[in-house]
This record gives sequence, C-alpha cells and structure tokens, in this order.
Amino acid sequence: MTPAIRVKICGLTRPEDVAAVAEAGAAYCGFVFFPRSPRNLSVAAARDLAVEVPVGIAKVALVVNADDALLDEITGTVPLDMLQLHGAESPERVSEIRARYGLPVMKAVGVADAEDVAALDDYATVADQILVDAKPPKSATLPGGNGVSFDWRLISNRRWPVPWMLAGGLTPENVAEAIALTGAKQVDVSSGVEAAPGIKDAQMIRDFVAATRVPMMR
Ligand SMILES: O=C(O)c1ccccc1NCC(=O)[C@H](O)[C@H](O)COP(=O)(O)O
Repeated sequence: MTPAIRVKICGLTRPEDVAAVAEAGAAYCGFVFFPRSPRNLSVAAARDLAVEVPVGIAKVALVVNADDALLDEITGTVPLDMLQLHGAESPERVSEIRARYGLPVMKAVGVADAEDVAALDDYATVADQILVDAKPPKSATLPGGNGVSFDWRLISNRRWPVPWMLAGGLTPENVAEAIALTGAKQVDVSSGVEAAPGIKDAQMIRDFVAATRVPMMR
C-alpha cells in the first residue's frame, strides 16, 4: 500500500487547533515565533500548546533568522521534534543550528523561478529536510504563510537527497493536484485552513487532510 501523504498544519494558536490536527491525522504541527505574524506565539504559550500534542505528531518550531538566545529559550522551554528555519539563514547557519541543538532542521526556501529551485541544492546537503515554499510577494509583510502558490511545474521532476515538503497556497481544493504534479510525499499548509489569519478551522483541516488521501492520476 502507498504510504499516506504526511501533512503539516502550521501556525496553530489554540488548544482546539491541536485537537483538530490530531483528529484529522496530520503528521506535524507548527508553532510560529515571528512577532509580526498573526500566528505568533510567546514561548510560554507555545509550551502550553506543545504539551497537548499527542505522541506521534511532530512538533515544529518555525523561526525567522533567530539568534542563539531566542533558540536557546525556545528549545529550553518547548518540547520540540524539529526546527523550521524560514528566514535567510545560510547553509553554514543551518549546520550550526543543527549541531548546537541536536534537533532535525527543516530549511524553507522560497521559489518563484528556476534559479530559486537551483538554490535548494545548497540546503539539501546540510538540512534534514527542505521545505519548498512560494517566494513571498514583494508587497508581503511576512516571509511565509502568505497563502500564495508557485508554479508547481518548476519542481515536477525534481528530487533531493533529503525528504522535502511542498508548501505555499495549498488548500483543500488544490492540494491533490499539487501532489499529483510534484510528486510530493509531504505537504504543509497554514492560510489554506484558516477562517481568518491565525484562526484555524477544524473542518478545513479535516478536508485538507482528506484531500491528500484521494489518489489522483499524474
Ligand atoms: O505563518 C506565518 O505567519 C509565517 C511567518 C513567518 C514565516 C513563515 C510563516 N509561515 C510559513 C508557513 O506557515 C508554512 O510553512 C508555509 O509557508 C505555508 O504557508 P501558506 O501559504 O499560508 O499555507
């Protein structure tokens, strides 16, 4: 049997979001540490949510160009399974963070054209996973979580030596097509399962995960 697509629901802010993620059968949940974001959590709030996450769902902390002081505080307080680096962290910084914290690191890279796809190679040798996301629009105030997609054909035949996850503008309506076009085995969503910025919708989370389970011809 083909293994189920592994789904990450990012930007949880409330205990009911954790419950919805668990009930829907997602594999990862993400907590955002970025003050400008409507999904931003304090370290204490993230800890309170993280301890509610059932065993078997990986807890991911999303940070943007975080320094060691912030990472020390997050990793020292919140039980975590992975760090997601969503800023302009260099490959050297990715290696440094991996070594310092002993947690798997997923590096997000924004894609808008073929040149961006090539840049992924630099991270696929140093990160444990790569997150292939849409590049934020010029007008965006956030480096991710903008609900915009990129042209999935750019990566339709691409494979990397580490596991990778597709992100950017995925929704319950388009995720099956995105999987069929790219061959992704893992997908990540935030805005596409929200009733309003920072407010997840349990039915949309269920619909999203269910849509990844429907086989589609490539
Ligand atoms: O969600 C945020 O607010 C955020 C802030 C700063 C950096 C990244 C952020 N989000 C990234 C994600 O939630 C996902 O990993 C991914 O980019 C999907 O986002 P979306 O297009 O909203 O589904």
